Amino acid sequence: MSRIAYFGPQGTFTEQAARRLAPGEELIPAETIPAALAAVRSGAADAACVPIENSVEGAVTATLDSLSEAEPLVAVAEALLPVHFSVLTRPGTTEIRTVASHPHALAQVRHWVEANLPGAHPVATSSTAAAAVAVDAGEFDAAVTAPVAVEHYPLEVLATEVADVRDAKTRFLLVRAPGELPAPTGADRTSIVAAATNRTGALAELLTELAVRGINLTKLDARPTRNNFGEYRFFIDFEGHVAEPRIGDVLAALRRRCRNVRFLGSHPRADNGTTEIEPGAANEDFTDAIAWVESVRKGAQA
Ligand SMILES: O=C(O)C(=O)Cc1ccccc1
Repeated sequence: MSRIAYFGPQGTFTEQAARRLAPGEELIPAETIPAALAAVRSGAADAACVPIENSVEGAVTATLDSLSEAEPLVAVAEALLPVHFSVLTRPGTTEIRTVASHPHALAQVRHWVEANLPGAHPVATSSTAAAAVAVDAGEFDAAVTAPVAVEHYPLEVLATEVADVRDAKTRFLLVRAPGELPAPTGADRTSIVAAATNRTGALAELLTELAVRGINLTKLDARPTRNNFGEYRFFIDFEGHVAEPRIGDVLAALRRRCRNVRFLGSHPRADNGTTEIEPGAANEDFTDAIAWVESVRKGAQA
């Protein structure tokens, strides 16, 4: 059985994602996202499940930063989970002055709280389930949690299906130490992080390498390197798998342009996305073109 570290404690959205991505495996809660990833780097866990992006709030920056630092890790699978919240209180609570949760959850229920719990102060906790723990301990009055949290903590449900934005989703990754990659499926996603130098056109050059090969970008995030003000790392997701000639070709080009590029994985997409291939950008076009150059080098003109 594999040991899967996840961003806990018990009852987080990430635990639900870990159950989906690694059914039947041993799940080990970690206090923070960096701690879940550190467990893989140290060998204490075989893989980690962490949130990477939310359709309302955007990037989960703790995950981006931890993936770009320390020992490299690669994403081997992803899950897309619908996100709506329950609001939990201690039995007998009559007045709600504080509402605790993960910042991403608080941001997604702000209007609901203003309308239904006027005057209540939002308080950030490390995760949604950590908010439930704190409410149980009497630190805050209400917790905004995943629906499953009520099964783990002795709290009462004040409201369910709470969300300012309908159909919000969060994408989660299953991350391992570099090793065997998942096989290409035809609907895959590849992720990299590149520290572009601070000069005119540096990011445009990287994106142009993708564009000229007809490779569709699925996400772009920037995070400061924290070393020099104004220097950024760019997290770029695009369609395709490193095993494909066209993706191998673009990775080689990105590496030529930028020595500081880290491969963060190729894995099947969970969003039913299809890969549109532009004329001249199919894998066969790349292999045919290389074969043609070879024939030219050998003196033939095929
Ligand atoms: O705190 C949790 O439950 C998490 O797994 C992170 C999170 C927070 C808010 C929305 C989706 C995931």
